[in-house]
Amino acid sequence: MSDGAVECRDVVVRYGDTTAVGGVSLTVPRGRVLALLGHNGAGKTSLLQVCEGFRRADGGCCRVLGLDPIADHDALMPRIGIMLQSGGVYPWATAGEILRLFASFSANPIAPDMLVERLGLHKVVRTRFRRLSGGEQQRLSLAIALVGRPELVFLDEPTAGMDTEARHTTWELIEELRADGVSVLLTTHLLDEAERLADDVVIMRSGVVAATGTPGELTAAAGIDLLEVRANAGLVPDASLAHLKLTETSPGEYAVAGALDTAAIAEVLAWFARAGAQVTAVNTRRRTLEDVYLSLTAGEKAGAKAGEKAKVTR
Ligand SMILES: Nc1ncnc2c1ncn2[C@@H]1O[C@H](COP(=O)(O)OP(=O)(O)OP(=O)(O)O)[C@@H](O)[C@H]1O
Repeated sequence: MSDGAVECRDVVVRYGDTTAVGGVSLTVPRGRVLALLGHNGAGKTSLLQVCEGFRRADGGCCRVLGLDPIADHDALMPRIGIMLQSGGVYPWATAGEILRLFASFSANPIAPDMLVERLGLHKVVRTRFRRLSGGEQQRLSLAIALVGRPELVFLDEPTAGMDTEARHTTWELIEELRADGVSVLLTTHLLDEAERLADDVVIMRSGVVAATGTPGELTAAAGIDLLEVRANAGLVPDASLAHLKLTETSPGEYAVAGALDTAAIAEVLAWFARAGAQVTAVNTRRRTLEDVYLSLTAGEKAGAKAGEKAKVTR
């Protein structure tokens, strides 16, 4: 294995007859942010739990900061920060007490007051955890993950339930972590979050890796750009354009998705001219990570078995 902050090789997680993770390999290079994407039930949290040492893999292996997450648990814990999707704290303690407790586990913590201020928790510092709103609990969980100045942070859907301001603060904090050389493995359902934060992206589908790369590689490798044309409604493309699959997406709005070069764009516009159409707008755009994600996970349904690899061509 190389010297990544996280190294997973062929990790398998089973719950009885259900294979949640069907042999996943990934590397989080040191000082980089890796976003793990995938539909509900794709296996992201299960994989994270193996990396965090909360669950033993049923197959494969995982090294975190060069250590075994279960055998070396005590040595690893002070070096990593973990933000769980929910729970993990005593519900009767106040936000301030919980944060100070976690700070006391570290030899060189960030000042809790600083994190309280930064994450807008000052108004609820004396509120018991169980009385915090969902977004406040999320912010406190993030503060807990960061207070020990970890070398590596696991963030499971860090901004789920947060308001816009807290989400932006969280993004800034993650960017600051990376600037400080901290490695981050996060899961998210927010494609704009992944596009903004991630150096590397792994897309999971039914327990296996469907695609991996930087956001730029994924959008470019998919080779899919979009040509949008506005013209008269109701034009029906003839056979000469069949290979480009021009469709009328709404009355008078036409689109072609595919690996479009200049010749293909010219071909489409020439057809509009031949059809006697009045073209009033032409727009091209590169597909976003969200477009790529949707095309990779299209047709994903609950209950699909792990190991059914998506048909991905890169
Ligand atoms: N403790 C458990 N016992 C049985 N099945 C489980 C358990 N935890 C997870 N699963 C199942 O394993 C699969 C993967 O779940 P997991 O929570 O890892 O997915 P996820 O990608 O994190 O989903 P989400 O985006 O909804 O959080 C799902 O089918 C889920 O129902």
